Amino acid sequence: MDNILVTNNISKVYGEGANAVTALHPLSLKVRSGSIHVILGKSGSGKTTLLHLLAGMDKPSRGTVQFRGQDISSLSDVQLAQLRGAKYGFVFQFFHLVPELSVYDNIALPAIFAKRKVTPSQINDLAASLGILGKVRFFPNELSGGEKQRVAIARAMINEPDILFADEPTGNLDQQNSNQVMDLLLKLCKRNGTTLIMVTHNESLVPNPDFLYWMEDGKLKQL
Ligand SMILES: Nc1ncnc2c1ncn2[C@@H]1O[C@H](COP(=O)(O)OP(=O)(O)OP(=O)(O)O)[C@@H](O)[C@H]1O
Repeated sequence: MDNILVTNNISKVYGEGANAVTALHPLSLKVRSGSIHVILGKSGSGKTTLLHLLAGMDKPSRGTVQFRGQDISSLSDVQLAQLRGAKYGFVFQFFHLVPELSVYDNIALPAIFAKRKVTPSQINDLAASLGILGKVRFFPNELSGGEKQRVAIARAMINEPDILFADEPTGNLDQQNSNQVMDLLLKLCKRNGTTLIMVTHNESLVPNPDFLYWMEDGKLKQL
């Protein structure tokens, strides 16, 4: 199995001198293509910092992150943005849907940005697999929180990303919706062979990942 993402001793220190905060201690990680990774940890343990470094949204203070063997720090900002747009998908706690666009158009948006052709049947199939086919003509303010997150997941998957990064994807949902959204997220990633890297503080809804980790004080431990 090939490793899609490899980190070599990445660390992150915010601030300087007496104000320096070590958010992530040196960490080397290999992420196998198509595998499911869940990182648990309390608030402030460094989960979001790690996710941002892995996804190229922030730079490590030291160390390197390689995507398919390429050090992403060697990419220009434009190349990095292209990589994120074409190969990565993102799901966050707050859904970040565009209120003026229908569900259908929200899902289609990343494909338009990436200049990628998508057909109505691709969008409808994805919506159907997430149980929101009946809502594609609705607008975000007409949806429940659980439905909004399903739209956000469909939007993240429309470009068939190699890796889906999820930061507290159920943080804004009740228990029942959390369970459903988590279930759908995992099924979709497994079905499509998408690598999933998810961070959450909610231990009660951890599904059955290939790799489970505990983050504490900027240190990652595999469970
Ligand atoms: N931009 C920043 N500047 C300074 N310190 C930061 C910054 N971002 C995060 N930190 C600090 O780094 C540590 C890790 O934060 P991080 O957001 O990665 O944790 P987290 O586990 O994701 O927490 P939460 O679940 O509350 O989002 C914390 O002590 C935080 O205060």
